[in-house]
Amino acid sequence: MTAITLDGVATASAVKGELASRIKLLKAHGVVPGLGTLLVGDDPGSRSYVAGKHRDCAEVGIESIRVDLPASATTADVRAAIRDLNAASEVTGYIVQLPLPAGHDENAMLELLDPDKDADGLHPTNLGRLVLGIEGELHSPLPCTPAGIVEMLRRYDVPIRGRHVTVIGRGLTVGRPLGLLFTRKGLDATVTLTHSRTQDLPTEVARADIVVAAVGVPHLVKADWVKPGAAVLDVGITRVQDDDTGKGRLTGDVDPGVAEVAGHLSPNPGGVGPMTRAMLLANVVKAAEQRLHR
Ligand SMILES: Nc1nc(=O)c2c([nH]1)NC[C@@H]1CN(c3ccc(C(=O)N[C@@H](CCC(=O)O)C(=O)O)cc3)C=[N+]21
Repeated sequence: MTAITLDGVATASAVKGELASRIKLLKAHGVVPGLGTLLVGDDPGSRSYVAGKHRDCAEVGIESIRVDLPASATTADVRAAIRDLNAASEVTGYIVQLPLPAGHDENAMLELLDPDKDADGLHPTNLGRLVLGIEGELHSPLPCTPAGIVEMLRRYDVPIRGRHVTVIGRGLTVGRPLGLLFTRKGLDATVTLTHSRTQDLPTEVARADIVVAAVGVPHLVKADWVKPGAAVLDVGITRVQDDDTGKGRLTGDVDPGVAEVAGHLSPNPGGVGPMTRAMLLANVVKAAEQRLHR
């Protein structure tokens, strides 16, 4: 048996097509959505992610505003840039690209964002709303990777309600908020949130109908851990230096042999990454729509 591929490129492209028509409607009402990015330092990976976000914006008709600070930027410089983005009327939503270079307190910087402009859903107010499960008027942006994972499972009709999800990794952008999202009313999954101190990871994975691997340990999840037919989503990514090109190769958290056991497999690259980017655009569009209705 070979798993059905959860195709993140195709699914993200469908999401972007739907967003493009909502953006047209917004513009017809005089609202121009604009995504800002704040990048500090010159990490090549972060730089290429940020470039990708600006390309995505151009593709769907969102204005994009790029703020790059040098690696030498002080915390006062970062604070000032965040203050400017909060004030800029053409920026309807923005992200602070993580990780920030060593020496900056990420949580303290995230608290400075205007929660209404937080396109990543990582401001404490928005994470708090995720915990509270608030819908409707106080609808909050969801962290992009968790939102992308759920959106992809939905579009492939992978059942979630009552199913057992094992999440590997408890990081701020994926594992921790994903556990909160999957256990919300309406999604109703049962979640095991594992991490580096988990005693028996193979057993925790074996009970899962859905496995999300988001730790950044190459090929950690082995075929003989996975329940036959389970959906496996490979999220973690590591640049492995195994050749002479100097560029390295991107390796996910899931061993290739898993494709023979899983029912669905979200590959990496080509899976959750493109969905993460699509959900960022969705957050910007939603925030602009809310602005229109305020
Ligand atoms: N404030 C903040 N928000 C983030 O959402 C955020 C962040 N900081 N810092 C870094 C991580 C990482 N991340 C990715 C998004 C898309 C791909 C993606 O689209 N990857 C392509 C491959 C791209 C390539 O080849 O480099 C794929 O999976 O097919 C990857 C990684 C968002 N992050």
